[in-house]
Amino acid sequence: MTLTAPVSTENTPADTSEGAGNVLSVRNVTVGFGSKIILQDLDLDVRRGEVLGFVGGSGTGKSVLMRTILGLNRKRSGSISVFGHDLSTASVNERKAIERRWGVLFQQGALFSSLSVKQNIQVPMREHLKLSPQLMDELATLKLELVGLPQDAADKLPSELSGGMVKRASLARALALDPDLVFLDEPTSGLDPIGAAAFDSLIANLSSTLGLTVYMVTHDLDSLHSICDRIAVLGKKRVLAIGTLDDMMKNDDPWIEAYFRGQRALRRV
Ligand SMILES: Nc1ncnc2c1ncn2[C@@H]1O[C@H](COP(=O)(O)OP(=O)(O)OP(=O)(O)O)[C@@H](O)[C@H]1O
Repeated sequence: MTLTAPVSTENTPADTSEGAGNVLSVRNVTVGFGSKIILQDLDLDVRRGEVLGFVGGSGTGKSVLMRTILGLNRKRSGSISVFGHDLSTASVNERKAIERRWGVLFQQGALFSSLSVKQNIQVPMREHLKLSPQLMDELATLKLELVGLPQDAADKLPSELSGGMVKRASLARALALDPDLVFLDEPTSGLDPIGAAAFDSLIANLSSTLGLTVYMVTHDLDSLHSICDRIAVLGKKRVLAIGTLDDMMKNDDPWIEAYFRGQRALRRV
């Protein structure tokens, strides 16, 4: 049984970041709203196949950065390349082809409340592919299986699901087009510790079996410890530090020290 949707490669730009090993590169990006600058000259590289955890104090701009990469916020300057293509110079068709290679799980899931789980999973398929209803149903069934949801969840509305099931359904939608890169905005927020741990292992499994690159905004120290290959810290309008958990434990920036070695962090041990 294949898990791969029959995606046409027509118009899909080739990955030109040969040898660089980065699926995402952000250079000198500045974003602001009115007179308020949120991000200034920010640089970031996300490596192919890694799980990158993105942390930072509340309001530092983690969601703004993710939304800017996705093209939902305007940047004032700088460049963003995904799969080796500068998004600001990509044609409409190239942009669509790039978008087809990423999936997004927004905070709170952002499922369409009037659509069933199955219909939600099929939204990206309808937008990007021309498939028969039967094939879309088969693919939705596979995605439900992939994220560990029972098949009877397919016809339920989001309001009929538990918090953990909403996260899984949102992940199934993010995986609808077999992406190479997924953006997860606080995927374990609102889950109990057992549900959060189960969701973490699901992400780790998907990342290793599907070769996914994962960009994950999180406040969850357990996720950072258990599944992230590297961690990026946002502060002072830029990426303050990026590296392994060990690197973070050695970093003497006051915020990083308090976050990784403060009282809350020590309670985990
Ligand atoms: N569309 C917008 N217009 C004006 N200001 C905005 C807009 N979007 C975000 N901001 C501001 O940008 C700043 C960063 O917000 P953002 O949501 O990215 O923070 P965050 O790091 O994700 O925080 P949290 O961890 O609490 O979710 C905040 O001061 C917020 O008010």
